[in-house]
Amino acid sequence: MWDQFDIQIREICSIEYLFTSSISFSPIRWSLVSPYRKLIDHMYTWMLLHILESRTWTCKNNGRTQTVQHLVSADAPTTRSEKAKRNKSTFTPSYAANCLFPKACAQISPNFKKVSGGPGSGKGTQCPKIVEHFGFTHLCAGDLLQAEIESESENGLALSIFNFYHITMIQNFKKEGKIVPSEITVKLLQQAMQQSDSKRFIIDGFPRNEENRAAFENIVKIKPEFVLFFDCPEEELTKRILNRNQGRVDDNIETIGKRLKVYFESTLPVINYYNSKGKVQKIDAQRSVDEVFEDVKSVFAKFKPVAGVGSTK
Ligand SMILES: Nc1ncnc2c1ncn2[C@@H]1O[C@H](COP(=O)(O)OP(=O)(O)OP(=O)(O)O)[C@@H](O)[C@H]1O
Ligand SMILES: O=c1ccn([C@@H]2O[C@H](COP(=O)(O)O)[C@@H](O)[C@H]2O)c(=O)[nH]1
Repeated sequence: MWDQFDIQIREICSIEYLFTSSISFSPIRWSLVSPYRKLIDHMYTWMLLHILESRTWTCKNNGRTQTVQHLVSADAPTTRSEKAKRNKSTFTPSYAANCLFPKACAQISPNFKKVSGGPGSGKGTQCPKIVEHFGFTHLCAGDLLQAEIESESENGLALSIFNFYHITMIQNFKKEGKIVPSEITVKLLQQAMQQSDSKRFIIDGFPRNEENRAAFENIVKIKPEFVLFFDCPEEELTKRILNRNQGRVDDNIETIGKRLKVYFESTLPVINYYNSKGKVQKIDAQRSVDEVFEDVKSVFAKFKPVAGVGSTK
């Protein structure tokens, strides 16, 4: 069953063996590198992860062969305590290899929708209402990225070079209103879906561009049943964001301009794509919160309320 998988593991283990033997079997060399051992560990882990993540893995799930990308990340530690442990000492190369379990093959066949609209159009305001009334699990891509920044930052001094690079990159993309690389966002969404017991998801603020859409469909292998599009004019979006007052680094006039540009140039074409597939449910979002929700309700009317599922907001 795991033939190809075993070969890949052996390949990785042999890289590990070569590396450790080159520094541990020579006392002179070891004394030279030992002060930098932690740094070397991190560089080595980063190198291994890079190799692991750049590969496509094959495994069997319920008798079906599947090709899976990002196997490590899909099964990498995700809770705060697991991450803390990983950052302190256990995130060694062999730990990375131990992460290679076939969980990434687990099938998710959720009943799911996407919510799209410009920054400030009211997605984050309406989604919790949808959760409350219709029982979907709300996954907000922007919140998942922010949570990633915060959970990594909590590890303070134990922050590895790899994680430092990772969170700085996400932070910079956010500050600049740019779209974070798909593999990061898709990975976070995929993990959140796999960790959830729910099979009914509402994904908020994603995909932001065509590449996001293609990556999600290729990796997660599901398509939205419909896309809720909150249509709102630019001046209203700007006004709402400037009034939001939640301390976000990107809620300032300069970044808003950049976010709107990205929205018109990259996100609207994805909405047009879904529209061409007959999947877009457009809602006039320039009305009161309650009026907008009345329209949302009529779109979701065919779904019965389900208790006991949550929101990321
Ligand atoms: N229908 C509405 N009328 C007036 N203000 C609204 C309405 N809906 C939301 N708002 C307000 O506009 C601001 C932006 O709303 P919200 O955070 O829900 O937007 P969003 O689409 O999730 O934005 P982003 O994509 O930037 O996260 C908030 O301060 C919210 O209270
Ligand atoms: O799929 C996504 C979602 C978000 N981002 C980045 O985060 C900020 C804020 O997102 P909001 O949905 O407005 O909270 C956005 O400007 C992007 O920089 C992303 O890259 N991809």
